[in-house]
Amino acid sequence: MSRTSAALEPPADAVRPVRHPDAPAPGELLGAHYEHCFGCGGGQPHGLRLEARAGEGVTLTAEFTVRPAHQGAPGLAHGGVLATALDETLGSLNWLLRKIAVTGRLETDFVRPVPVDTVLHLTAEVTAVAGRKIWSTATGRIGGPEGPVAVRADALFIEVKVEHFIDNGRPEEIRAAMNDPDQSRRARAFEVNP
Ligand SMILES: CCCCCCCCCCCC(=O)SCCNC(=O)CCNC(=O)[C@H](O)C(C)(C)COP(=O)(O)OP(=O)(O)OC[C@H]1O[C@@H](n2cnc3c(N)ncnc32)[C@H](O)[C@@H]1OP(=O)(O)O
Repeated sequence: MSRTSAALEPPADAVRPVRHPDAPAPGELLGAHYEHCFGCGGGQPHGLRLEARAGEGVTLTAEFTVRPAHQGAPGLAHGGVLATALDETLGSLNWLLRKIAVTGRLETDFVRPVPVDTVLHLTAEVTAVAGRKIWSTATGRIGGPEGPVAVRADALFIEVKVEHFIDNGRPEEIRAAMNDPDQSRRARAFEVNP
């Protein structure tokens, strides 16, 4: 299996991540951060609908069931879809830090093919933080949570202010998200930065 590139090695002055005191309790489902998110939202017919659950510390577990719409080769998950599952899982970790962050870099190893109807069992953790930078790693297994590794990824997320979305997103979606009646989703999108 390949190793992380030097681009994803945290510097010597990086620190261990600290779980936010208001982070969801271990075992709690995180829920979608945005109804129309392709990774976790319920409003995307072909989306991944990935379900993430808080773990201990700054870790989580997630599950994604590969559906026919997610194929690349016949009967197998598309690699880009698997990368999306890893990206979404890693992105969800930032909620345990109560930080808004976007993926700067994502390095993925595809270790085994993942057939349609397979449940991908993901685990992820934040490994280091330095300023706005958050390093994290994720592994996806098939055949059960202890099954063989099918995919893995390392990532660097960069913390952003809510203006990142307000300034760059389309106004109609931003307005709709700000008016989302789901208080928890609204909080995750717009109220976590001081
Ligand atoms: C509402 C919903 C809420 C919740 C939102 C949750 C969404 C979850 C979805 C899953 C996650 C995603 O897919 S997020 C979507 C995919 N990602 C994106 O769209 C990001 C697009 N990129 C950007 O907008 C920008 O490049 C940023 C924000 C990442 C960085 O721009 P910036 O803010 O100007 O910061 P910048 O000064 O360039 O960089 C800060 C530091 O990070 C380093 N850095 C920056 N990019 C990289 C990189 N690719 N690889 C290595 N290092 C990097 C720089 O060298 C610098 O280090 P130093 O000099 O300080 O040492």
